[in-house]
Amino acid sequence: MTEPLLSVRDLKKHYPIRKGLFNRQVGAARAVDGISFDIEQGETLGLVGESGCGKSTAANSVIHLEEPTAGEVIFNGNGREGATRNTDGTHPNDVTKFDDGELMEFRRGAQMIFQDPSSSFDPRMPIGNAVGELLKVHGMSDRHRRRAIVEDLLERVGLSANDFDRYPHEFSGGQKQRIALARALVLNPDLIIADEPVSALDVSIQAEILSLIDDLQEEFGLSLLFISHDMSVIRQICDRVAVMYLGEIVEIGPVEEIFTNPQHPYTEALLSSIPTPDPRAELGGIELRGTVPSPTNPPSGCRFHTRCHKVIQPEGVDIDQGDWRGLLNFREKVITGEIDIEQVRENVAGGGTEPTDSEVRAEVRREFDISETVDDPDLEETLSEAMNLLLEDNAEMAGEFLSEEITTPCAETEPGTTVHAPDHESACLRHESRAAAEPNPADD
Ligand SMILES: Nc1ncnc2c1ncn2[C@@H]1O[C@H](COP(=O)(O)OP(=O)(O)OP(=O)(O)O)[C@@H](O)[C@H]1O
Repeated sequence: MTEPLLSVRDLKKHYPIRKGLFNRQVGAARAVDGISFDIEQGETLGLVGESGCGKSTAANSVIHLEEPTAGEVIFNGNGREGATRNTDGTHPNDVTKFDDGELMEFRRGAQMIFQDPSSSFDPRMPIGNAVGELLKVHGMSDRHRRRAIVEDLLERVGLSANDFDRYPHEFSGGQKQRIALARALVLNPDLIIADEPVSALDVSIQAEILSLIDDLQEEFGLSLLFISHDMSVIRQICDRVAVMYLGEIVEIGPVEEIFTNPQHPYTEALLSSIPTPDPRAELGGIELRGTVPSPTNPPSGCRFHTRCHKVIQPEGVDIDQGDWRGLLNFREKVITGEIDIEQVRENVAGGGTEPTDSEVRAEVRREFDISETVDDPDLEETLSEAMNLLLEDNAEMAGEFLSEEITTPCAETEPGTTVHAPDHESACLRHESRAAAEPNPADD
């Protein structure tokens, strides 16, 4: 069996948070927190997620622009054969263990392109020289040969050999991204990591660049790690996709499978945000509220539970899912002290007469999309009690009360991996509890 071109195993990048006079470490931002994936020869793997999920940190750690905190990045490109492990358990092709010479050699085989090509070109250097620079660094001293290679590449990326002596400011954003592609290809790499390569471009230009990347991949037999926050871009270019949330991969699988049969609620929410002309589209209307929480203090259990539309209800509770989400959002805001009941009162009054307590309660319910009555007497009582405490200006006690009375299994248990098909996995507790609930034929 041939080895994957790239195998990433349990990769972590934690940034230390330091404070005080002695700059002591008081915590860490777990930007990438144990991700694993393979990329086969000639394959494009997408890495998708909202801003702040850790995609760029993952890319930079794979290509060793950042020193990973832990994990392995095994690269079988550059003529390195799939090797067996050393006796000490390390892998001879593990980029994280490479010395400077090996890293330089690795960079011949793995190149990166970025979102904004403008910032990566020296405005005083003709673009031909910028593209050919790496050939020089890697020992090609013959200027004429370098020029011939670069002119050929400029044509292959849709520019002209005559563009060699022109300067970066003479090119549009799309053309600059073509030049960046030529530069990435100049050492004939096996792998390109593209970090949001089209998101700074006009939509019409995006399609051109995506199609160019697709053509070049075929022509050069490249593997690609393609990073984007945009699911529709991913669909156009990738074979498989890894969905990343708050430092972790929550689902991975073939693109068509992920689009037609998503298994993680976060994937569903990302798919739902793609504009579609079909109003019957099944996943329309899932609202992904708020932003990705900070990786310095990620939510317990499943990291997505604070925003998940399918967050699990405790045993014995079976209320409207919207109400359950609303109750959990309310609980969270009370605990973090973000509900200013005086402000709610003022909003309801709108400059008029002082509102009654029941008007204030109704406003809070509206704010959190909670029905007039929650369909579970115990929870309704809990909500009512918490509101009483808020109205009595006892927010702290309301928070303590709610944190004890309302819990979800998703906050308590970290989900393991569920395999849905040979190449399709996700990490959601719903699948685990379903599997546990299914009778085991061996028990019959
Ligand atoms: N040097 C750093 N020190 C501390 N935290 C960092 C550092 N770099 C990134 N982070 C944090 O790590 C998390 C992941 O950031 P990253 O840029 O990798 O996400 P992303 O998914 O690529 O988002 P974007 O598309 O906005 O770049 C963010 O919360 C970010 O604030």
